[in-house]
Amino acid sequence: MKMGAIAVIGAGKWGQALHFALSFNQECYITSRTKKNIKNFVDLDFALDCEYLVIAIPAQEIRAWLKQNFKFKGQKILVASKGIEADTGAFLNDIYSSFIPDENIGFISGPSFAAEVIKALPCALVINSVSKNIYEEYSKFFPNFIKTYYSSDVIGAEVAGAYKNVLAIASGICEGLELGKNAQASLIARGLVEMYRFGKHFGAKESSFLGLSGAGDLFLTANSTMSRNYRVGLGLAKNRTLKDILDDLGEVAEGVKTAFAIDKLSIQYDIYLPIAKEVKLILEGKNPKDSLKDLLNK
Ligand SMILES: NC(=O)C1=CN([C@@H]2O[C@H](COP(=O)(O)OP(=O)(O)OC[C@H]3O[C@@H](n4cnc5c(N)ncnc54)[C@H](OP(=O)(O)O)[C@@H]3O)[C@@H](O)[C@H]2O)C=CC1
Ligand SMILES: O=C(CO)COP(=O)(O)O
Repeated sequence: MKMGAIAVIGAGKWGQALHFALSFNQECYITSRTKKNIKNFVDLDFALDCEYLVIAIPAQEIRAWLKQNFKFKGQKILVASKGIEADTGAFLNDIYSSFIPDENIGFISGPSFAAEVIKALPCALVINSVSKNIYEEYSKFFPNFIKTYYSSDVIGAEVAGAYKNVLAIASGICEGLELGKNAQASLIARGLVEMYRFGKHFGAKESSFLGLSGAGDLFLTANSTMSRNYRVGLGLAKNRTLKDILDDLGEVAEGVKTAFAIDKLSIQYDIYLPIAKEVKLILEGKNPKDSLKDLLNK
C-alpha cells in the first residue's frame, strides 16, 4: 500500500472539488469510472492502493461498488456521499461497516456546495468518526480555507446529510408554488424538527442537528438554486415529470431515492415524518398543491 498517499474516488462535482481542495497541501490522486482530463487522474487499482481514500460516488451505488471493487488492506476511508440506500433503508455507515472496520471510516458533513469549494471560498466541515485519529489525520490534508471540526456522532451526520436533501426538494416545491418566504421558513424549521425526530430514533445527538451538519447544511441547501435537490423541487412544482427533471440535471439528486428510504424506515419504526412522506408521494405523482393542503391540515 502507498503509505501517506491520498486519492479521491468519483470525479463528479464533489469529488473534483475535494480533489482540488486536497491538492493544496499535498499531491492528491483522483479516479472515476470515466477517464477525465484532470491532474493526477489515475486508474482505479492505483487509487485503491493509497492509504487514504475519499469516496464521492452516489449513495445508491456504494454497496455494489464496494462488492465489485474493494478489498480492505488497512485504508482509511472518508465518505463524502449523502444519502440512505432506497432498496433496504440501510445507512451508509452500515454498508461500509461490512467491508471496513469502523475505526477506519469517517464521514464528511456540513454546508459545502462543490461549486464554491472549487473556487477556494471558505467553509467549515465536520469529520465524523468513532476514531478521533481519522479526524486528526484527515484534517491535516485540508487547505486553510476549509475549517474542520470533529464529531463522533456518525449517525447524526449521516441522517442530517441525507435528510436535508429531501427537505431541499420540499423547499424547492414551496418556492416553485410561490407560497412565500413565511411558508418556506416554516417548512425548513419544521423540517429540522422532523429530521432530528428521525435521527433521535437511531441514536443521533441533538447537537449535530443544531450545528453545521444539520441546520448548517439544511439552511444552505433548502435556500438555493445551487442545490440540485432544490431544483428538483422547483421542477416538480411546475408539473414537470421526474424523468425530465433528472435528465436535465445530469447529476445526482440524492434526495429523490433517499425520500423512499426514509419512508420505508418511517413505516418500519413508526416515526411521524409528514414532510418527507409528502415529498415521497409527490415523487410518485401526487399533486404538490394537494400535499400542501394535507400538510396544513395535519
Ligand atoms: N455536489 C456537491 O456540492 C456535494 C455533493 N455531495 C454528495 O457527494 C456525492 C456525489 O455527488 P456529486 O459528485 O455532486 O455527483 P455527480 O453526479 O456530479 O457525480 C457522481 C460521481 O459518481 C460516479 N459514479 C456514479 N455511479 C457510479 C458507479 N456505479 N460506480 C462508480 N462511480 C459511480 C460518477 O462517475 P463518472 O465520473 O464516471 O461519471 C461521478 O464521478 C452525493 O452523495 C452528493 O450528495 C456532498 C456534498 C456536496
Ligand atoms: O450537499 C450539498 C451541499 O452541502 C449539495 O447539495 P445538492 O446535492 O442538493 O446540490
